[in-house]
Amino acid sequence: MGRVGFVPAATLELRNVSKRYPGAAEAAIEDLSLEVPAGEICVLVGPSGCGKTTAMRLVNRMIEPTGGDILLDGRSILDREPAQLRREIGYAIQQIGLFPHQTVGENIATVPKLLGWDRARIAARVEELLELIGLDPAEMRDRYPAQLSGGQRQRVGVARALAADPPLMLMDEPFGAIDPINRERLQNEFLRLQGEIGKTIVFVTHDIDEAIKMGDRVAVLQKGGHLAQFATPADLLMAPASPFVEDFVGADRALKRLALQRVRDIDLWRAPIVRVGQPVAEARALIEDSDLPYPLLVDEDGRPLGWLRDAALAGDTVAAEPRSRATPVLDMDDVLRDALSDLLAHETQYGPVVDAQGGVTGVLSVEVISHALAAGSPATVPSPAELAE
Ligand SMILES: Nc1ncnc2c1ncn2[C@@H]1O[C@H](COP(=O)(O)OP(=O)(O)OP(=O)(O)O)[C@@H](O)[C@H]1O
Repeated sequence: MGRVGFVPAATLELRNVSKRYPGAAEAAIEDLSLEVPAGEICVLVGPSGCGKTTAMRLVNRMIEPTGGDILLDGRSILDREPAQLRREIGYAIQQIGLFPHQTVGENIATVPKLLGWDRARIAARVEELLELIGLDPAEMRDRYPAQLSGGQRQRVGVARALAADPPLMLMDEPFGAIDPINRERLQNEFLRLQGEIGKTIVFVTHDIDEAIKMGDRVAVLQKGGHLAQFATPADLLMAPASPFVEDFVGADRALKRLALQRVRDIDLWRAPIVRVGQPVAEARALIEDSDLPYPLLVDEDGRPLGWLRDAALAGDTVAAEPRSRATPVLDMDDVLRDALSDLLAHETQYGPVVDAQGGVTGVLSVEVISHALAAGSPATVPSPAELAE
């Protein structure tokens, strides 16, 4: 798309990295190795004090490692001039620290200015980024940070980090200070944005749910910066590598996996789909051939009208009544967790699933979901970017 993201994403590799702060009894990071492929989001997650922020600050040389090496696109960052390196690495933090006496536009322009871009190029870039993060440039460009909501400030912080199109982004609890509802919105927006810009991103959080949602891969850190597990969210939930990880991901890890799969990713039941006036013999043959004994009445466009009772099949042709409502109607794009809570809220075992046009494509049942849970392999679990579509 456009000019945004024209700089290719970089690979990042931490090789046996250690950091001991001067005078500290124990290392903050000990022998940490991990590789982040270009264009992926790697989440660092773990309890307070496990070294997440330290690891991140090592990458842009705000602090120096006491051992090991860090490679950006295969090249050691230790050979790089720190100020210049930092201009290639976007950095977004909690309570973003926008400059209060500069406008939104000036804040976003910080790094391009340092890079000596001309005014026209900077202005175009600011406009482009404001649009990208969903803020109206005309309305927002000249406001000051105090005139924005917390969520808007956070978006501007992300835009500032993206301004010079860095091949690597570091994000330290970027949504940490935002209330849960706006946080979820920002997460979804950010995943959509990442679908367009495909940056390599290191994302720090202490929230395992955020890690599972945002990460292509998740590094679970333990005190002292020990890597307890480095895996995809699905692997982490399915096969925690140690009691520490198991405890950290939580006892509800099976349920959490339901947030990683969409209805369209699993095999649905086939329902006997019938229309008014159809010969009953045909309807009965359909019932024989389906996973469910109850005929689902649909309108001429295939939209669900309700489950037919036996008496509706008493004549030669299918009657519209009696029937019960086919609620809830589930969407192919629902994640399984939401679909399950819909079924439970309606006190029913199954519900029709419709596509974007509203036509029935199958039936989702609690049983189908429980099969998906038992069988779900990591290969069938989509990436966060796909989930955000
Ligand atoms: N400047 C410093 N000097 C000395 N020790 C430090 C310094 N910064 C961090 N530490 C120590 O290093 C360890 C790791 O800290 P770090 O901030 O990286 O953890 P974190 O996982 O980001 O924690 P949190 O989730 O609480 O932000 C902690 O024990 C901390 O006390």
